[in-house]
Amino acid sequence: MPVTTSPILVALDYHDLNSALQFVDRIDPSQCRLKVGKEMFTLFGPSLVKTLQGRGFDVFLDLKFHDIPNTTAHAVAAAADLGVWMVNVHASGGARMMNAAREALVPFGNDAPLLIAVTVLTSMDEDDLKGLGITLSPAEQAERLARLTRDCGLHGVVCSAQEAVHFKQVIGQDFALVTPGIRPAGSDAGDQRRIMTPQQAKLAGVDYMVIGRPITQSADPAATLQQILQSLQEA
Ligand SMILES: O=C(O)c1cc(=O)[nH]c(=O)n1[C@@H]1O[C@H](COP(=O)(O)O)[C@@H](O)[C@H]1O
Repeated sequence: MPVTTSPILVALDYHDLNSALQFVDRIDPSQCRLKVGKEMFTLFGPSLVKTLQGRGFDVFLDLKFHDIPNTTAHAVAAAADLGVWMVNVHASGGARMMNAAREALVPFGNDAPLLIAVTVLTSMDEDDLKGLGITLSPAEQAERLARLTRDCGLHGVVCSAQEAVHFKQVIGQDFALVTPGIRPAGSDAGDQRRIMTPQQAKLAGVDYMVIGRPITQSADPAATLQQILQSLQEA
């Protein structure tokens, strides 16, 4: 059973284990879940996930699998064996890959993680897509991939918060939207381009907000989390 209903997923982007764990010790599993990505998983592996789970946190294993269907299915099953709460693949791996990933989770029943797909990375623009031979705009390509993801029976997608209102309308209210690029009012945008506040994201229909540096680099992460949760109550 999930330990929290908080919509906040804190991106645990550290290259140093002690710094990561010092941060984790300052926040509460009732306030957020933790996203472990490629850097930390490559450095510290499944034992990091187990450590975080041992401290009471739900973990989103953000490894964005993209491979042939058989390999992707086995990787997703391995994530489920680890007991993670959410795992993801790249929607551009195609329908057969996503169907294989979904089927790999069937044996886990109610203990299976949520399975979501990445559409178009928020770092990609029209020129990047053109370089791949894709003439659609990033928003059009993201919608195409989100529809494909829904048709494959996955739980939702990672997308830009700017796409949330439209996706909820055309793809379905129950289709989960996970969005990075969230910045509490007054915090530094850093390298994120198209940002939204947590309140705006909630009103747009976002289900899970990925927030990294505004929380991990806060002088008082628990207070920052509390302020964000409070702002969501008021939205
Ligand atoms: O999949 C992601 O998590 C992701 C996808 C995307 O399109 N854009 C994006 O910023 N992210 C991640 O979201 C997190 C955002 O962190 P902050 O910019 O520090 O809030 C980082 O871990 C990014 O790698």
